[in-house]
Parts: sequence; C-alpha cells; structure tokens
Amino acid sequence: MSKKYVMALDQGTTSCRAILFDKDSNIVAVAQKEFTQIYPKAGWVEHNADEIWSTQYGVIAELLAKTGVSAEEIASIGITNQRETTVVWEKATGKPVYNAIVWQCRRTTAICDELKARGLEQAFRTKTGLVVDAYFSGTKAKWILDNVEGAREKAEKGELLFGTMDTWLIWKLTAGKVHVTDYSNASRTLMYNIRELKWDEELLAALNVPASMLPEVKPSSEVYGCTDAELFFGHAVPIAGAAGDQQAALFGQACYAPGMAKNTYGTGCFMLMNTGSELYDSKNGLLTTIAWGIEGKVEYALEGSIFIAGAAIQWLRDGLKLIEAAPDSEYFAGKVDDTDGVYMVPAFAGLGAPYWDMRARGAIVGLTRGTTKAHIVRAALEALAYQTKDVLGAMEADSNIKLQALKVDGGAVANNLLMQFQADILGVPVDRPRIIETTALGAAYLAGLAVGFWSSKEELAKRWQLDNRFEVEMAEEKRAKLYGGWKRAVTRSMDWETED
Ligand SMILES: Nc1ncnc2c1ncn2[C@@H]1O[C@H](COP(=O)(O)OP(=O)(O)O)[C@@H](O)[C@H]1O
Ligand SMILES: O=P(O)(O)OC[C@H](O)CO
Repeated sequence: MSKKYVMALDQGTTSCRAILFDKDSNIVAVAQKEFTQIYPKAGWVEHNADEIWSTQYGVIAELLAKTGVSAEEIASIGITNQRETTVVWEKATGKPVYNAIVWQCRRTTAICDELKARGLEQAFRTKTGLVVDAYFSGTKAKWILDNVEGAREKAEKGELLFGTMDTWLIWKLTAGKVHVTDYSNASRTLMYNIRELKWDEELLAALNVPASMLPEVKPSSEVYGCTDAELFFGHAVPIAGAAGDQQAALFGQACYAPGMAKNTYGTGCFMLMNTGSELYDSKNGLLTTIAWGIEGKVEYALEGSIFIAGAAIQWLRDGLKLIEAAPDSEYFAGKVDDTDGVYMVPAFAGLGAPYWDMRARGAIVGLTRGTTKAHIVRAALEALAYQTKDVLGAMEADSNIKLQALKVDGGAVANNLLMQFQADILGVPVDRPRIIETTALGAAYLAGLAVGFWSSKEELAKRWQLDNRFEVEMAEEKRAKLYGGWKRAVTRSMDWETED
C-alpha cells in the first residue's frame, strides 16, 4: 500500500494530539485530548505518565478511526513533546516510580540553590547553555531518586530508566525496545554537554544521577525503531523523528537559516532564533540550546523561555471563571481600549527569561475602583505580549540582529487582538502563517525527511504561507509608556515566595 501520510504526535503540557499530514503538508485530520494536571502543593506540578501514554494512544486510535486511514499508509511517525518534564520508570515492568515532574514545577528550587552554593553555576551554564533553575530535568531526576523509597538503589543497579516525554513515548510505542532521545530534548536536561555532545560526567556527579539511566542521544531526523505491530494496529511504522516542541516549531516555521526566529504561544511562550553552528553565550538572560541534529550536524538556537502565556488565559477560564473558553478573551478584552493602568504579571511558576526568578509569583497591580472584568482579561492577554517584548529585546541584544518581522504560531495566535497588540508593543510586524500547528508540522517534517517522504528542507521551506501580517499601528511614545509600566509591575512580582 502506498505511503500517503506522516503522523505527528504532539505531547503538549495540557493535551496530546495526533495529526496526519499529507505530502503537500496539509493537515488531513487532528485528534486531541486533554489530560489531568496534578497540583499536589503550591508551586508543584505533576502528570501521570501512564495517563499521558493512554491519552496519546487514544488520540492515535481516534485519528485512524475517524479518517479510515490504515497504519500501513503512514510513512513515518514524528514525535514532539513538552520538554524537560521528567519520568523515571522500571526497566523490567515499565512502571513509573513516581508521577512525571512537569517543567513548570518549582519543587527543586532548594536543590538549585544548593548547586549554586557549591559554586557549580558556571559549569552548568557553560556546558549545557542553560541556567541552574528548577525548570530543567536534572534536578527533577535527582529529586525522584532522593525522595522515592528505594529509587536510588534501583537506579544504581541499572534497573531504572530516565526519560523526557519523547523518550517515554518511543519506549512505549516500541514495547520497551528503544530507549532514546534526540539532541534537542537532551539539551534541556541540565545533564547534556551541548559542546561535546555527550552526557556530562561532572554534571551527573553533581546531580548524583547514574549515567546508566539515561537514553542514547540521536539525531532529530532518523529512524529510531518501529512501532510494535501488535500494539500499533497491525503495522510496524518507523518512528523517524523527534524534537522538543519549541525546536520542532522552529523547524515547522522553516527557520533554517541563522538569524531566523519564531515565537510560539501555547501554555508558555518560547522564542527561538536559529544561530546555525554557532553557540551564542547569552549576556541577557537567554538560553543556548540545540535546535536539532540533522544531515550529520547539530545546529544551535538562542531561546527565551516564558513559563506562563496561554496558561494565564486558562487560569481566567478555570481559576477565576471570568471566561468560558479561551477565545472569549478576545471579546472581553475588546470591550475596552486599554487596561486603564492594570498589569498582570503571570509569574505563577516563577519567572523565566530574561529574569530567572524561581521565587517570583503572580501579581495584578494598578487596580482601582473602576477596574472591570474586561480590564483584567485584557491585562492577562497583554502580559503575553509584554513578556515577548522582554525576550525579543534580549535576543536582539545578544545576536545583534534586528528582526524585521516576528513569525508566530501556537494556539493563542488565533487571537487577533493579541497579535495586533503584540506588533504594537514590539514595534515590529507580526507574521502569522496559514498553519499555526507548526510544532506538529515540524515533527512531521523531521520524520518525513528521514524516510524520503519529503526530499529536502528547501522543498519544505517553499511551502511556508502567510495568513496575516499584523502591522505596527501604535505610536512610539505610547509604546514606551505602556512598557515602562510593565517593567515596574514585574519588579512587584519578584522574589515573593519565601518558603520552598
Ligand atoms: N483565542 C485564544 N486567545 C487566547 N489564548 C488562547 C486562544 N486559544 C487558545 N489559547 C491558549 O493557548 C493555549 C493552547 O495552545 P496550544 O498551542 O494548544 O498549547 P500547548 O501545546 O502548550 O498545550 C492555551 O493555554 C489557551 O489558553
Ligand atoms: O507544552 P508547551 O507547548 O507549552 O511547551 C512546553 C515547553 O516545551 C516547555 O519547555
């Protein structure tokens, strides 16, 4: 049977998706399902890794059932995932020893403080391109080994495996035969040396994580193994690509040349700029990370990671119950011309780039008796744009490149009011592509290239199509005044949490 499709599995922070792409990069069908967010304590976030697997498997089954597509028609599968989220499981049984600790979780703040007190900050920074922050996998793995009864002993005997969600899904899809990750995901663990391309012994010793737990690190576009036929609807389909979701979005946006950048607005917001073979050492609070490994080489990116973006809109919906659905935010924000001086700093999980304050917490400031629901909703939306401006400023300063336009993607870019405000507050036009599911598209491209379904990145780059350009309409003076207010608001949220 001829191979007509590539399937992308997008294992995000709040939902699992399975998407079929045809040869012309069109989305044929999507199946998506949310899974449980577990908040055991303030600042802690967990996922049940078994639930993630069953949710992911469920959406694959749903996609095939609703399209009538046979697994045999799928040329390859590409995996993309929420990065850093850490699961440790038993090699023999496949049973996780603890819930997956999510990238947003702050429980390892004290471990990070201790690493800093031991003078290890610079070694981590130089070797991994990251900062010592609870965000990354290394301290999460250490926490599990330190806190789950018997875990360290088993790990030392080689009985436990570590993985981010790409590794977990590949292991599950191959019925426990393949334990791998790709360069982009490895570069988010705080354990991988991005210069020498190897798990770093000094860092592993500092974290007390045995190397035997770690997956083999592979290129982002390569056949890692095939799905277990019995499990996968009768067919052994090649799993041929994997990348962290933000790097996959960079790939899907066809940012293949140094200097090209994109910003993805999902749960968080992540701006990445391709820097090619060069590793930029950020002086402005950004991360250096691996974009992907492909065509026999590794390419790098500068990254500005914003922890809470669309999640602030979800909080308006689920926490405050101010809106019924995320798109309603546009309607309510549009009822007012501005926030009337109200700012929301959604530092629910501390602040990432460029501030890196694990103890920051959310704040709403500038409230008056005249503040309405519309002002608060608008302030939440505007916070996505202000945080992006913080990061773009750092990126331009680090790279010495002035962006002519910002390519955007992710669920929240459907919001036209947000996109217009983004262009206005950046003073740079914002380009929204026709396909905003670029994360999944990037994973599909990586997997399709590996099996010859598509021939080259150049062929794929030609497919990128603009949906809408949002031009700058705001005057410079107003922009400066609004942004000045944001900077003041941020200082109010910083260093707030006093207990770990
Ligand atoms: N129209 C909208 N306006 C603002 N935010 C939105 C809108 N639609 C979706 N979102 C937000 O975007 C996020 C979903 O985007 P998605 O790319 O699916 O994220 P993820 O992959 O992180 O789960 C949610 O946090 C949601 O609140
Ligand atoms: O699930 P997303 O799309 O918000 O992405 C999460 C990031 O990969 C965290 O680093």
